[in-house]
Amino acid sequence: MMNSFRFRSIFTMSNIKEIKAAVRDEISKKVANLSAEERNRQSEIVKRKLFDLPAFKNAKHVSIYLSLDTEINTEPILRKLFEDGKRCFVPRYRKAGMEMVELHSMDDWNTLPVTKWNIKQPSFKDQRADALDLGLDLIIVPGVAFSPTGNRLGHGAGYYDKYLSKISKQFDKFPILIAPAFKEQVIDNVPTEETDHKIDVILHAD
Ligand SMILES: Nc1nc2c(c(=O)[nH]1)N(C=O)[C@@H](CNc1ccc(C(=O)N[C@@H](CCC(=O)O)C(=O)O)cc1)CN2
Ligand SMILES: Nc1ncnc2c1ncn2[C@@H]1O[C@H](COP(=O)(O)OP(=O)(O)OP(=O)(O)O)[C@@H](O)[C@H]1O
Repeated sequence: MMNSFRFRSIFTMSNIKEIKAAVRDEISKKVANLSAEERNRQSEIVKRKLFDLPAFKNAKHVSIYLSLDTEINTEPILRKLFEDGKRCFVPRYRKAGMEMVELHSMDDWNTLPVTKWNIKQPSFKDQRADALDLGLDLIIVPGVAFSPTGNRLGHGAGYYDKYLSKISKQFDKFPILIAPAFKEQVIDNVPTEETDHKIDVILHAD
């Protein structure tokens, strides 16, 4: 009984990882094939939808990812957060895991170094306020594919899922999770595991 159960769960796990990798590849290719104009068009629409949400308007402490070209452009969102006087936190990752540290202004944003993945992020030498000490109302979450019901597939390192588990252990009030997406990233069946957190709102164009 014990053995067959163990065998089955190992089998299922390797299977889902392969499915996740295949979906990741397929959707990444679709996004890579979008023109810069189309990415800008969709980013503008998503931005406006986000600005209209009460969860966005009311948030005081916001975590936001600093986008790559293959993600909805978050630069104008960051600018708006600063204009509205909110405190902004951005991911800082390394092998050991990810934290969210404070970004102070667009000037600060302009001088950030980039990681091997070409993601802008503050240096680990910088002493910055940690969102886990202050609490977050809203997390704007990146990802590769999303389902309309809020399932999320990321880049496969598990950084966000692990971070969200940490938050849920530390705070009674869980932040609202919003994922901006190109419409090509929204698909009905996103493979998930038990450790995957559900997104509250998937925002996409059209
Ligand atoms: N703009 C943006 N920033 C973000 C994320 C994101 O998705 N978008 N992240 C969202 O999580 C974190 C970075 N995620 C990363 C995920 C994988 C690898 C990476 O090196 N992947 C290797 C394989 C690593 C492995 O197998 O363990 C590779 O593909 O070569 C790097 C960063 C934090 N910052
Ligand atoms: N809370 C957690 N505790 C321990 N392991 C976890 C947790 N969340 C995710 N993992 C593990 O991390 C690995 C990668 O997870 P997954 O494929 O879901 O990443 P992802 O959501 O695509 O990536 P990311 O969150 O970095 O964008 C998996 O093996 C998963 O089991």
